[in-house]
Amino acid sequence: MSRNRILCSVSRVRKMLRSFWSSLSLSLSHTHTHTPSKRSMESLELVHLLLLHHHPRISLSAATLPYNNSRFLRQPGLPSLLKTATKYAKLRSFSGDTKGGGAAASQDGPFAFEDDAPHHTEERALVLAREIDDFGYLVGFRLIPDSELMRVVQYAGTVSEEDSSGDEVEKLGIENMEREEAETRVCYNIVFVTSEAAPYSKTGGLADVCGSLPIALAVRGHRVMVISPRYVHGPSEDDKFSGVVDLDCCIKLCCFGVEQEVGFFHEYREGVDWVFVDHPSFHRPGNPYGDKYGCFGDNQFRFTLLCHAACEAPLVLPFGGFTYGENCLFLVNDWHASLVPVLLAAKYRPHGVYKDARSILVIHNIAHQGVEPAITYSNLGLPPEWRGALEWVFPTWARTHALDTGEAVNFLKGAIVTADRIVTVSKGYSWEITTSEGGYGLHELLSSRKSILNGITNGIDVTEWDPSSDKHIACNYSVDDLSGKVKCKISLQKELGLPVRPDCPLIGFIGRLDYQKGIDLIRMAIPDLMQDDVQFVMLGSGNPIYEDWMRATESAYKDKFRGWVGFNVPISHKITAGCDILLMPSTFEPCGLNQLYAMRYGTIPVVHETGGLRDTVQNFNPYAEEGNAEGTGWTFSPLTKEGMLAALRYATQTYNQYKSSWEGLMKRGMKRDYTWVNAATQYEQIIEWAFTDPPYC
Ligand SMILES: Nc1ncnc2c1ncn2[C@@H]1O[C@H](COP(=O)(O)OP(=O)(O)O[C@H]2O[C@H](CO)[C@@H](O)[C@H](O)[C@H]2O)[C@@H](O)[C@H]1O
Repeated sequence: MSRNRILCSVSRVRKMLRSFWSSLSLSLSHTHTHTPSKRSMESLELVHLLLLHHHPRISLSAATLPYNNSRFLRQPGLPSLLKTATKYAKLRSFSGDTKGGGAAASQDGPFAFEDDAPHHTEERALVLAREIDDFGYLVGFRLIPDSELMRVVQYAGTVSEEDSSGDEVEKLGIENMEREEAETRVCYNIVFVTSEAAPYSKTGGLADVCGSLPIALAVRGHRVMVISPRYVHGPSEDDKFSGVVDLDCCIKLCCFGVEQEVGFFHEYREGVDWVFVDHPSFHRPGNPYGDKYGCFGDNQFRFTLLCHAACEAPLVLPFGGFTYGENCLFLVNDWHASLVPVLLAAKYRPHGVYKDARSILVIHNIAHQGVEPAITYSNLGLPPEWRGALEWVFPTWARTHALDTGEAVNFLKGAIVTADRIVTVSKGYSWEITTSEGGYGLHELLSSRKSILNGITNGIDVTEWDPSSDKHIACNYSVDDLSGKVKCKISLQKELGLPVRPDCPLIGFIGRLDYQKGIDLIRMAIPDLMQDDVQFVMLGSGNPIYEDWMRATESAYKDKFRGWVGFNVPISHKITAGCDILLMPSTFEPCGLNQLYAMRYGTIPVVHETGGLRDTVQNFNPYAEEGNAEGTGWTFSPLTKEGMLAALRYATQTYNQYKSSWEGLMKRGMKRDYTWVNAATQYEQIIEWAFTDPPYC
């Protein structure tokens, strides 16, 4: 089927807008009475185009439009999609406006279009879709900037040309689009709420995901904000926030018995609004959750603040002149952000705010739920009648003394109850958390919400983790030329002070030193493993008992074992590139990122068959059909010392004796697609489903 193609030039838009602008208010009053004229609708279309032009990824909704009180625009069903037309608009962009800028007033209306402004650059944009409300009226466009055009083109399919008039008309290189039907999709205003986001703050995989999934969604045309605390830990850490600016916007939040004042900082980077909540409780040495003395005692307070501030941000922060507005999608990550869906339902919707917003809870790790004594409920700034949503009673065996009633508040439980959809970071884990073994007490509740529970396997940042361009490693290499890998190994052995032995299998481990990561199993297996001709390097920080064990083991096996205690990103890249094998004996693993990084670097994962590890590592089979080996690593189950040692020995034997099989394993892993594109598409589907159902209330 062919598509209409409408080409607009900025001059044409300007001319039309000038002539229509004065009549626009009149036209809008027509829209109040549901009888917009064709002419007024054209005006609206143009205004929308210009809005989109001003901030190419702006997602238009009732709340982002200047006339957002119009009854016309508040009809239920917004945003409703759109059949439609794929259009090309050739517009100018304000390239100097890196922060989204502010709309400058001019006689053209609230937008300035000055041809002679030196910072103007030409930019084409693809209008993907038209948004039509329940009455069939056009209420918006979705537009993808030219920089993303080819990606969209691949996705979208065909556009044919009907209108090729106009001097600014340019043919885009889209010959292969001629035959297929264009696909359209809605773009949303998405607000990520998270306790950490790389590169600003990171203790683990949550930061990796919240540092790259938002960018992947922005690339696909959504307007995306990530909101997290502005941690001030010390001078070197604070460098990470050097690009952010104070928005000079302070708001007051009611929780913990008094009014709390928070500020906001902001950076617009890679198409995403990175927003940081500022409060003195985020300014202290340590990491986001604690310091050398353990977890901070006021974490409930700190993350309650984050959630309250996150709910206000889309309403009060005008990026590019426009707030995200009420009609947005909150993507709340783990317990730290779990109060957001509860606040939407309990605090805002009863007052008519966020009626059309939705929330999705993303569970990265169900072992951490934000549980505090029941008495703290009154601090959370929630109405008393919502206590049940967070109420949690520990089983008898988990109570500390005879008079302990086990009553508590559980943030994660609150989100599981009130979120519109729930996502976990792999399919396998979405099933595991509905079992008594994997649900950490929440399995029954999660089972009851199975119909809104999905698993989406994480992608990785393939720019940061790319062996052909990685700046942290001694020598770059790729699937076509693996020769650099052994140089990385030699360099790592030298740096660690291990005997330089390129032929000796080098096993690595990277991760938080936590029960989850299977450190106990490694501790049990080390005396046996150290009998073999292998070297072993561990990088991690966390439980001081495990840290001390690593130091002691290094002293005991000076020629074979190195334990690097600490959190060090360059070393993690060097280990990923320099090792032959990456060991991940996790007791449970919602997704796991290190095995993905390892495979991309031709380092073979040996993993416990659980959660995301089971989903992402295919067990090696040298005798697969027609003599073609398959698999990308070794998986073992059950989680026993013997099982793990057997898998490691299969791996080292293959490394030593079957070089071509080893190379096959490396290449299969390196060739896999690890980008976020696939996951982002699946998130879009879940978002669409969230908006299809009515919101929780
Ligand atoms: N000492 C150290 N020095 C430098 N870097 C270090 C480090 N220790 C860990 N890292 C880095 O932190 C990240 C850890 O990722 P994981 O997926 O293993 O994490 P985690 O269990 O924290 O995350 C949870 O969330 C993620 C994301 O959804 C899930 O993949 C995972 O299963 C779930 O437990 C990796 O980027 C790793 O390189």
